Amino acid sequence: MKKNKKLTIIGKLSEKLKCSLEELNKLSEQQTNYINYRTSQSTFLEACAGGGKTEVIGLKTAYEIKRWVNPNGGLAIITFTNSAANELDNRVKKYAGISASLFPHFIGTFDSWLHSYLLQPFSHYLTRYAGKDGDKSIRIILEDKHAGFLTNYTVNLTRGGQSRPIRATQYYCSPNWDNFDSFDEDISRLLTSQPLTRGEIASLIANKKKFITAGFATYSDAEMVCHQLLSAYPDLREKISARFPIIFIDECQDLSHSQIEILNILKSRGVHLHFIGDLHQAIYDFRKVDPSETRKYVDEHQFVNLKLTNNYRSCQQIVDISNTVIGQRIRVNANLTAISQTPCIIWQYDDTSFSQLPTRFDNLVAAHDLSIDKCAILARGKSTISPLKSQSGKKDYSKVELFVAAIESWYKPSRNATDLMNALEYLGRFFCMLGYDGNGSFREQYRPDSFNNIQWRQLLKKILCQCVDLYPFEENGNDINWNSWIPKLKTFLPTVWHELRGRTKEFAQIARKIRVPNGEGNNSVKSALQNAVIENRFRTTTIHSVKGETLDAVLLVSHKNRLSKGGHFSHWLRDGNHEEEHIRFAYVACSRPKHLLVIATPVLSQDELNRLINLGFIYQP
Ligand SMILES: Nc1ncnc2c1ncn2[C@@H]1O[C@H](COP(=O)(O)OP(=O)(O)OP(=O)(O)O)[C@@H](O)[C@H]1O
Repeated sequence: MKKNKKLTIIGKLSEKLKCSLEELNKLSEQQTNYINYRTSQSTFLEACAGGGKTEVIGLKTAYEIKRWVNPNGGLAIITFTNSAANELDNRVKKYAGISASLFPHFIGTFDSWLHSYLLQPFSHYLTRYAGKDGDKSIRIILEDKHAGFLTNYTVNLTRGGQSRPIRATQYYCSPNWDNFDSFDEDISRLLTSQPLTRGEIASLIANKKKFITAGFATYSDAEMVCHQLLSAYPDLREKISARFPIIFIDECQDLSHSQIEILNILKSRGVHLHFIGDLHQAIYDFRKVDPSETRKYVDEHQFVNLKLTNNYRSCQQIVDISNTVIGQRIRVNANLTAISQTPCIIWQYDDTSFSQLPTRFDNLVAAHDLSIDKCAILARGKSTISPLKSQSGKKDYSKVELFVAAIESWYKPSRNATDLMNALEYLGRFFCMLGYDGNGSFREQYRPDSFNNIQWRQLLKKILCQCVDLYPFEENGNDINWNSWIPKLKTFLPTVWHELRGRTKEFAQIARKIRVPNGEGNNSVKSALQNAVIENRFRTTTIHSVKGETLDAVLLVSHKNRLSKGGHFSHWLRDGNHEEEHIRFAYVACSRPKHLLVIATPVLSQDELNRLINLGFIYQP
């Protein structure tokens, strides 16, 4: 795109939108092109992770809303979660000054759109549901619901001589009643491992119809009913198509087969579909979502394929590793400057060191001055996360508190062997964070590479002995407060800093970090030793729950057992096979952080370790 063309487009956008020229100028040519692209043709905006989809779809829909002239029909902007819909609507409000839910437009989840415009107003014509007190709305029942009334809607399937009751909520049917499956793996096997008899098919259909006619439906049933409505009533098809002539689908990789079929009926009546997404981030296999169906659909229907191929979230090393995970050969350019020389790190853990992972991560995060609120510990499943969440007991200190804790442990009159070890560990951690960007062996008092084990301990002891004037934390017989003690520490540290061989930071570069803890100025230094925070302070959660987010640092923890379903690091890195969902999970996790990506694995063989190192990770013992 010529520079003049981009300027013309952003000039046009800034007239319509509440967005300065300066802000719009940051958009890439690909982003500008998409925002300006005509809506009268179905398109697929295929974006890489961190490509700025959310930003772009916010601007695009705000722009279309501002120039919308049709009073009877509007845009449908569809997402898959309420939080994504709210986020998008906030952007539309920011840029267009009005909500995207203002008539004639719609913004919300696929389900809420379908239920509001098709299922609730029209389904009773098809299902003949009589309603209650004049209310003919359908009640959605979750698939895994076990309420007693569901025994009235049960069908028995006999396999291997055993009869198995299946509730109407536990299976779903295709709109033509010729295909049956379930989200429950066991029931899915029952339904699909051998052909159903005619009698079984008839029972499954009758049971499902009885359930729906009584005014109930699962989310899948709701989609089936809507599909049947659109197929059975041409007027309704025309009406919905005229009501929403343009439909945007954010995160289109999450579309299920039946949702694509519904959209296709509308497309055949002239609706223009605008898919936006990243097929590598499809992680809804448990809902039988297969991103290759979306790919096939857009290809077969000749959508205009537009792309966002620059990553605005992460530094280049993180982008490269994320792309290697999915076997992406075309280089994706990062637009963020790395803040660390080693943004991609491997740690190994054993049964003892597993529980120390959050503390280790805490040190790394603190050493890079990142905010804990924007960092997360991630795993595929809850069984890996739970033990990390529930640890307690060990105290965690801020940087200057570490120094205080070190000299307290060293000088206290009743010092025992544990105090000695703690003193070395606290001081080692302090210097590792401030002098070595957090790169040190946490098993050896955070020893940096430039020292051997003995040399490092000797240096720490020597410095502790030199701190004699900083202890006890008293002045003229009274407890000293932080305001008075920090200047003493600031005078002391430069006298020993030169001893930190191979340091990555000079004292002048970190001096501002030697400061009074927030709001503690008038409190006694001794009080820090009682008020320390209990770890783990990180948000510790599943990969699923951070989809769509931008984080500063991520610690991705592998399950220790290879047999775990998709949770072991070996499932995330499979040569030549990049289609598995496990790989997409790894991709989502690896592509969240801006600055630091750490993978913690159980102890690796040399081959495994080399493989990770070849991918671009740096191993930190
Ligand atoms: N042109 C741009 N210049 C600078 N920053 C940008 C630009 N476009 C997007 N960003 C920023 O990049 C980050 C990632 O953007 P966004 O979250 O929209 O990506 P995404 O495509 O939705 O990513 P994902 O699919 O991986 O969740 C955000 O912090 C966003 O503000």
